[in-house]
Amino acid sequence: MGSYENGDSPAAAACEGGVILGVDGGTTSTVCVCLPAAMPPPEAPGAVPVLSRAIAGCSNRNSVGESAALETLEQVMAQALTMASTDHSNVVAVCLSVSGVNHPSDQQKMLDWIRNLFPGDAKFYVENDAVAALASGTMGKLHGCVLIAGTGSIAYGVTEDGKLARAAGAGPVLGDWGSGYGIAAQALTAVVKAHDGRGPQTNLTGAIIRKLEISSPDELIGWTYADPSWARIAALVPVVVSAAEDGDEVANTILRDAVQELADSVVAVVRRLALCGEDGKDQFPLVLVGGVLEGNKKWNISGEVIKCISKVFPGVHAIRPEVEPAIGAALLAWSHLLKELKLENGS
Ligand SMILES: Nc1ncnc2c1ncn2[C@@H]1O[C@H](COP(=O)(O)OP(=O)(O)OP(=O)(O)O)[C@@H](O)[C@H]1O
Repeated sequence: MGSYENGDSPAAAACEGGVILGVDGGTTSTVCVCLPAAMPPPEAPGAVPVLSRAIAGCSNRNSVGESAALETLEQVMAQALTMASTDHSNVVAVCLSVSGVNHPSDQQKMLDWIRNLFPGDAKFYVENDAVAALASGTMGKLHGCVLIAGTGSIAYGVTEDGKLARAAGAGPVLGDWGSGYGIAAQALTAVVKAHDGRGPQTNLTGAIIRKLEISSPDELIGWTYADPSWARIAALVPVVVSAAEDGDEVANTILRDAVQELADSVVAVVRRLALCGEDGKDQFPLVLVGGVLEGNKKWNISGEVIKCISKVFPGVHAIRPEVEPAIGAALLAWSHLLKELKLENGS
């Protein structure tokens, strides 16, 4: 390998014309990617020229508090810039897509904060993390609906002229029954009801007892209260899927109800935003994200959700993203930037 003078390296050449940062801030981790601003429109996932990718811990302000969340965001962006052999002065746009940013006042606070981190006239965009998930399926185009079903669930939609709508996503107490937590909580409830005689017998009893290495449903009370974290409960979904695949009617009913809940969330958002046109037949992208929507041997939750939605809106076009949400965020910043430049140039 040859050596390079300062500013002559391939990395420096790639950063000429400035760079864009895309940040996906979540409860489990925070990812920042750096892309060159001067890139052709990436038509295919493999065509996105990622200069660097940095990863850090939680940046959800509701989980770790505001100052820890901001510190994590600052560090992960600095690390991505160092890895791309560039610095803050070369950044032309940043999109922060962060969970826990739900209100315009959250957005404004973050915008004020980030403006002070970067010198010059870089552009900043702050979004909820569902927006980056949508953009990761549409390659940066902000139009359509995203359905996220992991530990929690949410349907989030955006129109080309910037109208937003969401359904679900308010947490298990407020009825996200299509989420991983919702499905697992229903399964645990069915086991307890079968045990005390309030509900039908189910193979979920044996399957969950084996999975949790306990000896009777009575021990579920201790297990649940020992640590009621949502993700720990939600981790039981594959057990419910297996029981349903083996023909258990209680498990099948839980999954069918979850499918209906998820489909209802999407239908509500699509209807409120008229994403499918006046006659309800226009095509619209539906980006599907999250562990619950992974394919399974026989019980394909995402396939069933799409079937339900297409009965109402036949134009639904399901997309499984091939790039990660942080790239979605960066592509979003890139398309916003392009639009603003076009407006400035009057074209
Ligand atoms: N094959 C599978 N089929 C159905 N569900 C699954 C499968 N594998 C994992 N899950 C479930 O997916 C959920 C986790 O998904 P994911 O990792 O996307 O969520 P998360 O990032 O923890 O949550 P959130 O997106 O709400 O922050 C859990 O409920 C888990 O049980």
